[in-house]
Amino acid sequence: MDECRLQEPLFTFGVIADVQYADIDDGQNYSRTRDRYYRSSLQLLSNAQDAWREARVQPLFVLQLGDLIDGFNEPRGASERALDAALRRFETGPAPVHHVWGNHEFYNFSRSALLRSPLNSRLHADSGAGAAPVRPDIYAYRFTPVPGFTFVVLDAYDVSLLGREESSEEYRSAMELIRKYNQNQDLNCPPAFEDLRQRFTRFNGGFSKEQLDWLDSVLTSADEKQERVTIASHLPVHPFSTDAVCLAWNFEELLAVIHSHKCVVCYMAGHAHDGGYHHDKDTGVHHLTLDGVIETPPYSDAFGIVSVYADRMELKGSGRVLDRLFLFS
Ligand SMILES: Nc1ncnc2c1ncn2[C@@H]1O[C@H](COP(=O)(O)OP(=O)(O)O)[C@@H](O)[C@H]1O
Repeated sequence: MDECRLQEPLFTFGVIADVQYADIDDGQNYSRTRDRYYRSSLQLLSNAQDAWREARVQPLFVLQLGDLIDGFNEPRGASERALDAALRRFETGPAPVHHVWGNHEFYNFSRSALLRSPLNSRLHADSGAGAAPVRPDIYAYRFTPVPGFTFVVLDAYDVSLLGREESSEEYRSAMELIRKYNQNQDLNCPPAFEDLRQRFTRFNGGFSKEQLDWLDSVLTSADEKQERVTIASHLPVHPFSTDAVCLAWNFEELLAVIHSHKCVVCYMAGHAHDGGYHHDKDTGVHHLTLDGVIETPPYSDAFGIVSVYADRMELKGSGRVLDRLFLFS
């Protein structure tokens, strides 16, 4: 009996990435190596909701790791309709959703529209003392669902050509950065390097100094309180957890901030639809890249439920998502 009680998680949460819903026929990725199931992705989102609702310990919240609807909606004038359809599926679920923004959010909506939309889940952010927000146009916030456990949503397109006005200083400096590495006329086409510089494409982005400084202060406070921190963003930041072409532009700077603190236990991302995982032995941080729903056939699934304990988190995956154990060091 006591043993059973010991095994009870403190809480659980749901995870899902890259639903990329569009009411269009199936297609393929750019390089035609993977099928994409635009319509049935909505059914897979419903499958996740059903599983979370029926879970023995229902999730306290869901992390939606970005690219909820596909960029193909925009030229069809279907962005709002597709977003409504996807968000309706979340309404049937058991828990509030923390939405991360990916490149496909910016193909459909401007940054200011996103800030006004239901995809802005900052209403679930911590407030009050010690919860100073970052600059209002940067979509980053922290929340503490259970004392001792903090979650941070980061904006991986804060420095980007996506979602920034062409006349803005942010756009100019993002262009200057990408142009140092990518001379292609089509900036979605990665540079010809065979190394990590392949990440300098238009569909990626990075974290501004202001956001990194804010993260540093959040992690300093979490260190002081001996909290466990999980970071969620769209772009992976560890080269061993993804393809080079999917990495955040300034992943090294984000890693340096993480490495200068003790509190981070896990970094979760989407974007690379084949998923990935790396346990950074130097810092103890588990880097998870979640498999994408959009490239998951209708007979399978791609979501998970994470059970949090005092000394670990356990990911129970469904379909393509593997079970994983994230021990805290
Ligand atoms: N190698 C490439 N060359 C040129 N354009 C590309 C290349 N890879 C992707 N793209 C374009 O970049 C955009 C984002 O790519 P996509 O594969 O849809 O991203 P995601 O993996 O986030 O769905 C699309 O418009 C796609 O056509």
